[in-house]
Amino acid sequence: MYRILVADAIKPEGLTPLMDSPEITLIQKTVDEAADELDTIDALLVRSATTVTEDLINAMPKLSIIARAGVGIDNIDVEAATKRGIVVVNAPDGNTISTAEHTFAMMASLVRHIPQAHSSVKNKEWKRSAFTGTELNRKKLGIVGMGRIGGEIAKRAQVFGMEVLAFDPFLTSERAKAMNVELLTLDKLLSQADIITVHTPLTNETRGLLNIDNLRKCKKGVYLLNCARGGIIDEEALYELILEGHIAGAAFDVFVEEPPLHNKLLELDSVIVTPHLGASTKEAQLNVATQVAEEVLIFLEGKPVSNSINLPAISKEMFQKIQPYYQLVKSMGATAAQCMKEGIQEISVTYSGDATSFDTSILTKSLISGFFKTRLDIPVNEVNAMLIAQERGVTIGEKVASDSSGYKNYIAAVIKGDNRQFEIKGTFVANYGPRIVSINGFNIDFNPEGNLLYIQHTDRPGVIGRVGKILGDHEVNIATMQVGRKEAGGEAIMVLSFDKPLSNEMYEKINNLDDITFMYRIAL
Ligand SMILES: NC(=O)C1=CN([C@@H]2O[C@H](COP(=O)(O)OP(=O)(O)OC[C@H]3O[C@@H](n4cnc5c(N)ncnc54)[C@H](O)[C@@H]3O)[C@@H](O)[C@H]2O)C=CC1
Ligand SMILES: O=C(O)C(=O)COP(=O)(O)O
Repeated sequence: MYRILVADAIKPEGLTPLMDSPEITLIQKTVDEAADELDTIDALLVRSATTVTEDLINAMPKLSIIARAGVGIDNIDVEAATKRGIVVVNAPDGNTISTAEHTFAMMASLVRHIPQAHSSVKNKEWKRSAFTGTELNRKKLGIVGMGRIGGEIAKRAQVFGMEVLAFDPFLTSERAKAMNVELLTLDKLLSQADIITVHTPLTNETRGLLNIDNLRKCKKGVYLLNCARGGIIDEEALYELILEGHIAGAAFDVFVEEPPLHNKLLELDSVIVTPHLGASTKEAQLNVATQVAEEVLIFLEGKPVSNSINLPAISKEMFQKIQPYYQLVKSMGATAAQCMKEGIQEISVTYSGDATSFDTSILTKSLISGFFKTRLDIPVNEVNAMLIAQERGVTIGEKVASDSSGYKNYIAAVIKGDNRQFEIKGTFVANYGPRIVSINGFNIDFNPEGNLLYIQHTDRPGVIGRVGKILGDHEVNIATMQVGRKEAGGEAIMVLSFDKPLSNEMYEKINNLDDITFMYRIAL
């Protein structure tokens, strides 16, 4: 049974898949209202109103996923979530059109003074010349951040006869050409645009991107819009430059402080505002609620999500391809960890055959999480696996090899420890399942599942029999047994599986037999 806290106003129709699941209880309360039950929450759904701090995350020990029903994740401490192995997902394109349309409505309102004129008429005035506006036609629109929303605004602006200038360090010139926009440096855009609108996320790089120095580079009489995030345009600097007459006016949907109770911009007639309404349409709210509900459901079913902020994106089709290898690599990591009781320096994974036909980084993360999960007392999964390895000074390598040793797919992991190294190789056989096919150069073939005992011994007649006899005498049932050796009379290995974990007593008895080099219990 999972308990999901819906902390902000998320459209109920979109949450139907969660409401319909007998496995899920939805709790529609703010974080404050749910203070007594935070320790029972498995998933948290928010919009921009709830700030998901590290303290809040830590107050929810069972939390495994945070879903943002929208785009911006600046209200979520993603680093703290990642450390805890909590997946963060958003709904990246559900509100793109609504936000682009809102920005466009704000731009038209700004240059034609519609809100001011509206209030004036409602006050029984009729001041036509006071509200003389400016045409958008033939004006230069500067878009800072040419992503999904920026791109939709560009299309609409072009239909209005505007020339579009863009600044986006991640936009290629080919893409800019295809969008029919002129890609410029920020300085050039600022000096040429008649209207400037920002559509970047709020990050350390974009906070204060349009500060006093940059705003002074703008043409006199420029109009500015911020329908992205409070703080990208410095509010104090904008206030000053509007008073100076350098900036003609501004339209803001978002503010550093929301609601903007202490914001001087609100005192200015030439500043028009809305209360963070970019995504507030019936359509966008249904889209984002549906998207996050589906993602949370998929995640709780144990499948990889598509729109994770702290995991590589995987489509449903890709998941079908990757799924067979998922458990294989996790158990390879866990097997290696239980056979290496020493500090490790490096884990390198090599993929070959069919296992190279997709982005393997998620598999490497899965292998590493399988490794550390058995060693650490904290939740470890694909989200925090790399971070955990990095914090422990373990180097991670990933490569592709053309030789798949005759298997259709082949994954090999080498773990370098302080004193020795451990090598494990696996494959996935269709209609059969995951198989470990080699350990430390010994060919073997076993299903990495359940309670296993790995024994390395001298290849001598009677060893296998003596192990079997001890177990038989104590009525321990051997479920499966696989043997492997490199050469007759040399070193050999046995892998046995049991229905129940092997007791300490049994372990000691077998370990004390002659010819046993070493052995490990493995729980998968
Ligand atoms: N007012 C509202 O209700 C809404 C606001 N938003 C805000 O709009 C932002 C953008 O949304 P999308 O277009 O969907 O995101 P996106 O990720 O598609 O686009 C963001 C663009 O900004 C660019 N960028 C990043 N750093 C930059 C920098 N330093 N300088 C210039 N460009 C930079 C990226 O390359 C990318 O192309 C969101 O992060 C969110 O904060 C989104 C939806 C609704
Ligand atoms: O999606 C975004 O980034 C937004 O800013 C929308 O915020 P909201 O969900 O309306 O609180």
